[in-house]
Formats: sequence, C-alpha cells, structure tokens
Amino acid sequence: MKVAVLTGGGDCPGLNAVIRAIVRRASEHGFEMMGLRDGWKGLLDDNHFRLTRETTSGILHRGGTILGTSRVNPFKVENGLERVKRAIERNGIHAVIAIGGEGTLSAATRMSQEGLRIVGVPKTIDNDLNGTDFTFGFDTAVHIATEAVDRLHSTAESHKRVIVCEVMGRHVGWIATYAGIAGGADVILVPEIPADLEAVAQHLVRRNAGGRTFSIVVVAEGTRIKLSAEQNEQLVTTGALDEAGRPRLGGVGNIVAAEIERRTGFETRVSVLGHIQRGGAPTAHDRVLATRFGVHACDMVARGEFGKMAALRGNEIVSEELAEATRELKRVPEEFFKVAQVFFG
Ligand SMILES: Nc1ncnc2c1ncn2[C@@H]1O[C@H](COP(=O)(O)OP(=O)(O)O)[C@@H](O)[C@H]1O
Ligand SMILES: O=P(O)(O)OC[C@H]1O[C@](O)(COP(=O)(O)O)[C@@H](O)[C@@H]1O
Ligand SMILES: [Mg+2]
Repeated sequence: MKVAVLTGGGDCPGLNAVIRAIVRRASEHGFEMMGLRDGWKGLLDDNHFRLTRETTSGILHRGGTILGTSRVNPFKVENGLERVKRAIERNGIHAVIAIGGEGTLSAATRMSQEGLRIVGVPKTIDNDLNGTDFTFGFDTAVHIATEAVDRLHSTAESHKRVIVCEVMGRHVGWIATYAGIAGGADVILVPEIPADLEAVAQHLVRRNAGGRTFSIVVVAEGTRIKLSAEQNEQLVTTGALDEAGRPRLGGVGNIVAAEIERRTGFETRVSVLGHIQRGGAPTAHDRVLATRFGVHACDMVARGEFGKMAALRGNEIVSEELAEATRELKRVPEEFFKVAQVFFG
C-alpha cells in the first residue's frame, strides 16, 4: 500500500521527527512511503520522491522539513482538486498524511469531505490549532523566546531601559504568554486583546514610580494596536502579502517601542526574534511529541481512520476529527492570561 506525506504552512521544529517516525512505523505496516514536495504543491505538480529508512535517517534532530513546504492552496488553483485527485490515482496513493497547521488542515478537511483518504498531524509554533492540547514546535519556540527575554532582562536592568521583544503569533498569543510568564515580562501584548498603548505607557510610568527602573514588554506580532482614542485597532504589516495572499506581519514591536518612548520619556529598545523562533533543532519535548504523533498517524492509516488527525489530550495521543481541529482557532483563554497579569505590577 502506498502512502504519501506532505508538510504545509510555516515550517517548525519537529517536522523531520514526524516524517522519520511515520516512515519507521510504515515499514512495520509494510507501507511504501512517498514524500510530496512543498505541501499540496507536490500533488498539484506531481513532484515527489520515495521515502525510506535510509533517506530519513539522521533527521530526528534537524530543523526544517526534508520535504519542503509552501502555502499553496489547492482550492485556489485552477482545477486544483481535480489535479490532486488525478495525481493520487495516477500514483496509486492509498492515503495522504498531511502535516500542517490550521491552514493546511483546512484544505485537508475539505479534501476529506471530497472523499479522499486523509490523516492529519498538527504542527505549528503558534499552538493555535483546536482539537489538540499542544502542537509540536511550540515548546521549542517558547524556549527560544524565553531565553531571549532572560537575556534582554539583564541588559535592560543595567541601562534602566524599557525593552520590547516582538515574538511570533499570527492569530494568538500562546508564545508571548508562555515566554512572558517564563521570562517574567512586565507587560504582555497578545492578538486576543487589542493593545491600548496609552494604558501600557501609564503602567510603565507607575512601575517606574514604584522604583522599578526597567521593564520588559513582550508583544506578539499579530497584536492589534490602538494609537489613540479616536483610532481603530490595527494590525501592523510590512505592506507585502505572503504566498497565500495574507498580509505579512511584522513591525508591531517598533511601533510599541516608539510610542512608549514618546509617551513616557523612558529610553526604549526593541528586539524582533522573527524566524529564529522557528529554525533549528527541536527540544526533546517536541521530538517526543512529534514522534508519538507520527507513529499514531501511521497507525490511523493502517486502521482506516481517515478524516481525522493525531492529537494530544492530556498525555494521551488520540484521533480527533479534522473538522473539529479546524472549526475555530485555539486562543489563549482569559483565565490563563490573568495568571500572567498577576506579575505585571
Ligand atoms: N480554509 C482553507 N481551506 C483550504 N485551504 C486553506 C484554508 N486556509 C488556508 N489554506 C491553505 O493552507 C495554507 C497553509 O496555511 P498557513 O496558515 O500558512 O499554514 P498552516 O498550515 O501552518 O496553518 C494556506 O496558505 C492556504 O493556501
Ligand atoms: O514568515 P512567514 O513564513 O510568512 O510566516 C510567518 C507566520 O508563520 C508563523 O510562524 C506560523 O504560522 P503557521 O503555523 O500558521 O504557518 C506565524 O507565527 C507567523 O505569523
Ligand atoms: Mg496557520
């Protein structure tokens, strides 16, 4: 039986660990494995290669994805679905394992509704996928961001400055909240709550008056900011669009830093972590989670459990409906964020 695997959306640490786990389990099931290049594009362009124990050996700890990735949406390409169906038929592919976030798995949900045999694996550093407690890649990103916040603390303290640290998070503030709590941030700004910069400035002035002469502000790149009472909240983008036609985010940290300096007079600096959070080796936690997801996904194919994805519930790996995983985004709950707020004083 031939099974194809693809990785879609932004890359994240642990993708290679999943691919390796799938291929190793597949050999026990007697599956022939095929790697699709660059996400759904690999099916549209019929671009793939054979995955074996040899071609996937030594990749467990490596960042990125040996399959390549893209944000190509098969439903936005002319005859996309037909082309995908034809490639599956022509190559005798029994099932497709799609490793991706809410975007890739939304396409997987629709394909599965069209009758294709699809199994999903949840990935994203953003941790915004519903239906699973955690995605792999998130832990690594949080470790990197926490180390950055720790390092910014010592220099901010020496110079008595405010330092703004911009982290990733398109729709949600999981990385910002976790790294902010772990690194002891004094303000955390997340996409779930539009940022009122006047309130932030007043808060920093109060901190300073209380003798705390430096502050760390963590801001997720998807945070909407409100510059004045008259203005609406807005996203900060680079002006360019990504491959999927969405605004490319980035730059909110610079605006927040400039506004803090202007409103408080405190010397302020900004650090944008960007893709450093997504590159390089996964943590041990992410390697283990990715490996468990990969083995489970392969077993789902063997059991004929299609239209579902591997998911983490507590410490169990379970099978969750793809439609449930993509029904809504998993945002940081208010109660969770309130824990971070205890330490903002
Ligand atoms: N609702 C949708 N239906 C079908 N395809 C989608 C949908 N949303 C996004 N996609 C496709 O999946 C791609 C990957 O999504 P993206 O958010 O970039 O990565 P991820 O899979 O990590 O969430 C998108 O660029 C788009 O081409
Ligand atoms: O620079 P890129 O590749 O366009 O991606 C930036 C986006 O990708 C992410 O890192 C991850 O998002 P996805 O998992 O949905 O791809 C976001 O935090 C960020 O907004
Ligand atoms: Mg996404």
